[in-house]
This record gives sequence, structure tokens and C-alpha cells, in this order.
Amino acid sequence: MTTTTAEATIADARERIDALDDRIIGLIQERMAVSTVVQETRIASGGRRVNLSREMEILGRYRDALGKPGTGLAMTLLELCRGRI
Ligand SMILES: O=C(O)C(=O)C[C@]1(C(=O)O)C=C[C@@H](O)C=C1
Repeated sequence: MTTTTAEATIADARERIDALDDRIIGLIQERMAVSTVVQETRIASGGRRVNLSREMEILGRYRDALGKPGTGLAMTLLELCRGRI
């Protein structure tokens, strides 16, 4: 592969990565909004903001799909989604 071809391939792949990251960020923002609805509804009906058994379920899903780093990713997502109300 020539340097020019390699540079073009990398530039093209990076464009796709940037587009994917835009979508991922949008999905995270959407998740945060939906999570807020769940938390607000639970609090309004006398419950608590946090539901630990549900969080364990989510951590397990991410771990099963992505391995150990998946757990870290899920923890970061939950941190973003909690505590906004
Ligand atoms: O599923 C819930 O019960 C939520 O409140 C949503 C959510 C989440 O963002 O996934 C947020 C806080 C809870 O501790 C558990 C999960």
C-alpha cells in the first residue's frame, strides 16, 4: 500500500469513526433523557432515584456483550444517567 493510499484509507475510516461517535453521543443523550423519565416517575410515586438490581442487570448485559471493559462502560453510562434530577 502506498503512503497516499494509506493516508486516504485512514482519513476515510476516521470520517466513519467521527460519524459513529456522533451517533453514539446522540444515543447516550437519548438514553439520559429516557432514564430521567424513569427516575422522575419512580420518585413521584414514592420510590428512590436509584434501582440497584436494575443497574446490576445493565452491568451484566454490557459485560456479556463486551467483556470486562463493558462493565466500565456501563458504569460510566449509569453515572451519566443518574443524579440529574
Ligand atoms: O431502569 C431504571 O429503573 C432507571 O431508573 C434507569 C437507570 C438507567 O439509567 O439505566 C437509572 C438509574 C437506576 O439506578 C437504574 C437504571
